[in-house]
Amino acid sequence: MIKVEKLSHSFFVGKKNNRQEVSVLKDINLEVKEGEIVSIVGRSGSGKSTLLNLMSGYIKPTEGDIFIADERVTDYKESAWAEFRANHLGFIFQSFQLIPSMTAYQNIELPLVMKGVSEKEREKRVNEMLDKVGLKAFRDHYPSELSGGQQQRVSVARALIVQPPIILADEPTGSLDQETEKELLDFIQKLNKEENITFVIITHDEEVARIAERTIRLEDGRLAADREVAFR
Ligand SMILES: Nc1ncnc2c1ncn2[C@@H]1O[C@H](COP(=O)(O)OP(=O)(O)OP(=O)(O)O)[C@@H](O)[C@H]1O
Repeated sequence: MIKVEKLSHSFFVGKKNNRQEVSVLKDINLEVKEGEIVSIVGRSGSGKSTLLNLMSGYIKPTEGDIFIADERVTDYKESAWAEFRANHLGFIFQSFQLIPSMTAYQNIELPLVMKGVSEKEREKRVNEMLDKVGLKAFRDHYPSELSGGQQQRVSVARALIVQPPIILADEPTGSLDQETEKELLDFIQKLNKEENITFVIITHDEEVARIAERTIRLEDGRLAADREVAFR
């Protein structure tokens, strides 16, 4: 589903006449198979977010190749990435990234508006989705009128509304209490089992790593371990 080959990435920092290359990812090779839940772990600064940003096309690799759903996306221009993301990828973030001036309904609807889906179809799909994530009664609430767990459910619903085969998540449970975290993890497992959605999840959290079939560990920009978790 996702294949990363000999991927390296450097950032250039400092002023023009004193530019320094900071090598952040070094020769990463990995594969995420369809229907897997893979967690990416590693210390702060080990390159986890950079890897996810490369897989999402927000930054371009210095070296190496990325294939997603059998497409070589490495050299995609921004417009091609935008279309590719809209069709293949859903995103969940620690900070939810909801639009504060939009209701739960409108936040979930937004990706469909961007895809040009008709209003009638949007209404049907958003209402089904609100039901699925248990937020029917909160459809007209603004993010500030929702709890952290409810906001994260809106963000999950927004990620799912375009039915992406892959969801990329950056510390999705980072802002949640234990109980809400468990709810989200159960939901992720349900989506994975019932809808075969592939998940790549950056986490510091042992509980998240526990639901993953595989854990990829980065150390100082290198792949330090890629192991299957026997229990699940
Ligand atoms: N835009 C950038 N310009 C320069 N350096 C960057 C940039 N983005 C990230 N870095 C550096 O790359 C390294 C890896 O950062 P990254 O955010 O990928 O780590 P991380 O493992 O996700 O960390 P955390 O767990 O703290 O989020 C860090 O040393 C960081 O300072």
